[in-house]
Amino acid sequence: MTSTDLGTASAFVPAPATAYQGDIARYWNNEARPVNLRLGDVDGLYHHHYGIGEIDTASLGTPEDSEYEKKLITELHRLESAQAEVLLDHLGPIAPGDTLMDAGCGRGGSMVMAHQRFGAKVEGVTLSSTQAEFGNRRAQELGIADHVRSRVCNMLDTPFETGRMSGSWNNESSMYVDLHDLFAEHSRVLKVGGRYVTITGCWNPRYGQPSKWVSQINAHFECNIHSRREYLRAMADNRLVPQAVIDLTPDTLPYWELRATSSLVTGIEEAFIESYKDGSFQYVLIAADRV
Ligand SMILES: C[S@@+](CC[C@H](N)C(=O)[O-])C[C@H]1O[C@@H](n2cnc3c(N)ncnc32)[C@H](O)[C@@H]1O
Ligand SMILES: CC(C)=CCC/C(C)=C/COP(=O)(O)OP(=O)(O)O
Ligand SMILES: [Mg+2]
Repeated sequence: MTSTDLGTASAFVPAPATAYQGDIARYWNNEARPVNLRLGDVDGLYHHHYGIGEIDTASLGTPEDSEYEKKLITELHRLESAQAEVLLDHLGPIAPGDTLMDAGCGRGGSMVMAHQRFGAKVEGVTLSSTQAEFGNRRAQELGIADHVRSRVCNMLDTPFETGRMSGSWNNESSMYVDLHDLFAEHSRVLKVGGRYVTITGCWNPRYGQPSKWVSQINAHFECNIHSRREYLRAMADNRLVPQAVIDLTPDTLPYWELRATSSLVTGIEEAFIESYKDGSFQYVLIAADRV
């Protein structure tokens, strides 16, 4: 056993499959941005994705209000949870006896929501041991650890039995992997008739090539954003047939414009706003049937 195999007291941590995955594991092990932790503290659902929906201006009040910043954080968090609800809406009917897979599960917010909605078992994989421990601790605190489990694992090579999953998803985690490899693995673990859903940012083939804003987002997160065309092609090659393709770009802009006014800005807001506005980048949901 090498030192990288030792992991933590609670879980075996496999060595990263590639040097890139090692970098991504380190990135998320070290991540502790207030924009994520303070939003998660609102109700204990910790997300690493963005928000959708109209701003509830009545609940925000005015910037002069001493409670305004707290209300703004609550509102941004509400929009991020609304995003996860829309993803779960597209999984179709899921029964309590079913199992779901969250590929790139982060701190586990979407997994908790999925279990609370369907009663199903949810298996999450992340490259980060810090995130997996965080997600498992939250599941323990909520008394749902028998149904919601995170593990350190490469989403391209999971330990789950072929055909076990009734549904699976990537919530803003597919820009870290090759899409053909990713959809081959979803296709393997999903049962025939199961549903796959992704919400992702993708570059728009109508624009031509990735814009400078898209390149800036890639550099900021050390990721590799794919085009909308690549998603559809890789799904078609892996027995995943789109059932819905929804452009969420107009629905996510209010979140970004509100976030840009908050004290929790990270510096990436301009790139998202400008690329959504110039049409070079899109926020999309794709739901697909495993056939
Ligand atoms: C932006 S976060 C999204 C987290 C979560 N889906 C959410 O909505 O809160 C990206 C996640 O993808 C995970 N990830 C990236 N590449 C991965 C891989 N090859 N295998 C497993 N997880 C991966 C990271 O560890 C991180 O948890
Ligand atoms: C839509 C795209 C291209 C997403 C890239 C993946 C990513 C880092 C998502 C948000 O994570 P986060 O919640 O940790 O980011 P932030 O700190 O900016 O809120
Ligand atoms: Mg965030």
